Amino acid sequence: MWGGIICRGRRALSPDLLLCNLRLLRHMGGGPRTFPGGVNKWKWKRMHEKRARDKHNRLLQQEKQLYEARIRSHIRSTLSPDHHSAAASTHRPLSPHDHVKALADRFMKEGAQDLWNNHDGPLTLTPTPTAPTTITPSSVGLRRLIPKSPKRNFAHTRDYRSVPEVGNNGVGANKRRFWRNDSDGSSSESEDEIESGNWSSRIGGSASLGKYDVKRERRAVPRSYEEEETDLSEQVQLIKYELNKRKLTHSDDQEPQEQQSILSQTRFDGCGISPLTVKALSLAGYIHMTRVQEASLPICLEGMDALVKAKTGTGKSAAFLLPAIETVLKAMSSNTSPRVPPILVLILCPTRELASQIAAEAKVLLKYHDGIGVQTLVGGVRFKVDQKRLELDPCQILVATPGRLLDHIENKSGISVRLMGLQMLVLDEADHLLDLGFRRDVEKIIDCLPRNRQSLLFSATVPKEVRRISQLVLKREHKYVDTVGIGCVETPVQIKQSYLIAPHESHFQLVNHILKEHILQEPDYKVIVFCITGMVTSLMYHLLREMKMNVREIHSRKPQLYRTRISDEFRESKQLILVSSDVSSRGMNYPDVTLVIQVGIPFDREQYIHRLGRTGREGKEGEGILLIAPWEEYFLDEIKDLPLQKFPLPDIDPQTKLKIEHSMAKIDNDIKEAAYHAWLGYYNSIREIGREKTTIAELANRFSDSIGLQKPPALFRKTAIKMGLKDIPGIRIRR
Ligand SMILES: Nc1ncnc2c1ncn2[C@@H]1O[C@H](COP(=O)(O)OP(=O)(O)OP(=O)(O)O)[C@@H](O)[C@H]1O
Repeated sequence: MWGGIICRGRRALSPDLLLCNLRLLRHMGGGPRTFPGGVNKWKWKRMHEKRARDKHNRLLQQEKQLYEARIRSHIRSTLSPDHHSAAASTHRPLSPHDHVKALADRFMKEGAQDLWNNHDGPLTLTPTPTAPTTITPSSVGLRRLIPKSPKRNFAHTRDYRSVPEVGNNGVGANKRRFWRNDSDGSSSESEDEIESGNWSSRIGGSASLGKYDVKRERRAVPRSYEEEETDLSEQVQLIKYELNKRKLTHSDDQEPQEQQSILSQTRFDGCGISPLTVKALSLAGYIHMTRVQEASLPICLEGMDALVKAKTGTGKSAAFLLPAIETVLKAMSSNTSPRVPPILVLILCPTRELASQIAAEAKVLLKYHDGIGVQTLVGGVRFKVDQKRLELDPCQILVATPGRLLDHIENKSGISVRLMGLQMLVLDEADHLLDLGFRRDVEKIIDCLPRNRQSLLFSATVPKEVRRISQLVLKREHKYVDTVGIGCVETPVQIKQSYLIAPHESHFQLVNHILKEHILQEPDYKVIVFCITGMVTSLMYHLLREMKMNVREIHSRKPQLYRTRISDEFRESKQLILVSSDVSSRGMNYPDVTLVIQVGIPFDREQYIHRLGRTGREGKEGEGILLIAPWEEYFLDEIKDLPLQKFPLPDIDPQTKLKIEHSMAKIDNDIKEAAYHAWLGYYNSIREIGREKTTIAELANRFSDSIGLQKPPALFRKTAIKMGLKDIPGIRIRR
């Protein structure tokens, strides 16, 4: 395989020649100037852009076809004789209300989950005779809710008649993804841009967010198309409402079973993985599979592509690490001895901390497998150090953040050659990686990988748009494993969720109050307070520290060594509060977090679910509180299917208020000004409120006042123009 040809773009180059080039360039100093095949940087870039454009056009075309098919089947279903006998007798379409009811009825039937995935799922469904391989455990939740009805074999009779494409995330869940908070790679860079006043790439700009973004392009679609879709969306919303109503009436049946355990009855020792891995699993205390592992392992071990959705904290990491290890073992046992040691498994994830966590878990599972190496490639580490490590130590499994991996690929550090032997690609937090902030990097990376590979996508949330985009990574005949269940609550049932509505001015006081109360009730408290941006995180941290709380901060503005230290400390500790931006919102497995507080609206529904999921892991109890301002109340609509209760507004005594004011006064003005800028940037980027520039300015000024700034800090003129805030009353411009 390695004697063959390395091919990227249109040109081909032998590995020897490539290595020779690399050595020569390194010798010349200043790093490589050309890309594989001898093309220069710009040609290379144009080539990739063209590819991305083509891919994007194909996707649009596919989406259009799917939509048309959906409309056709939707119309057919309303006229279908067996759909509703009353309507059938007259052949007239049902009234909208009856139609919604009828559709909801169908979705409550056994096996009906296939209808929900219809166009989202693989276009050709491979008939699978045995139950375990066709597992779509969505039925677990759904089937529990419904009366027994005769079985139908949906694996063979996929029904395309009625296809309102409803995902658990609901329609419109992604409306506001124009700006992402604080993740690694491109996302964290973007946060830095916002906070330093460089807005262009985020807000409406196409530079870094990708002009290939489907959501933005969709606006160019003819009006009628959009109008029809809106109609359909309304119906979908109605169906969801109807389903939720029914689900609530059955929730008593559902909860006890879900609460029992995340574990299944299936043991690891009987699933065909290496006995040495089973030994390591036992040592780590893993005997039985979790439900997501039980559902996805057979599919992944078979070598199929899969998109796997399972609630937070249910063991998704092991679910992809185990097949990854098997892939490596299989490849290593074959007799080929390539000249360049290939990277066999690539795991992409959005943050540095998550990459380290996954690598650490992989090392635990590889305890008894000598010679298999796991390495990470993440930002914040010197490039040369990465290179040396990759050259010297074995690396069959690479865990990377997209930005840093792309740096290596584009700088021809030799990694492209090693990636040509890749057999498995995993996207953890797949929806985030395929979202605006990361998608272009991920696409570029995928362009450099061999097509003949297995791809696995994992996440606790899979919005509809991402479901479609995922087909860029997955083969057409992939499997969709959904252990959450259609119409089931997407958050762990054992987490008590509530929200509190109060003006921004009182948020700092309320956080202090909630923390004090929680510490009293929970001696072994472990709390994460999520703030909207890195700089607001920093302000919150300084305030709580002034209030003598045991608190730490983590966000992208901190050096990597510091981030790693804090992350490790929080993992090991109790009686500690971590104030965090979104670097901790996805995937981080801090055991026994007792409370998650989210201050300000999360960027979207998915972000809410992932942040909340830092508590209540492995089926344990947990609590989540969302603290929002009155004007942010509209966000509750996006999560209305989740079991949130209103938290009564507590009385805060005047003495505490005074104490907080004193503490705030002690904080450096630079921190406050940076927080003001970040606050303004965040809310200005949110579509719903971002359009109301005058309101935004007014609210920002109130925020500025509440943190003790004499007057709102001025913006650079250029920044104000980019943000559309130049002539807005209340916005000060720097002279
Ligand atoms: N089979 C198992 N038996 C016991 N514990 C397990 C098993 N599999 C995973 N766990 C534990 O469950 C916890 C959560 O696992 P993991 O971090 O993989 O969850 P996740 O589903 O990836 O969550 P998130 O959606 O937040 O990324 C970890 O502490 C892990 O050690």
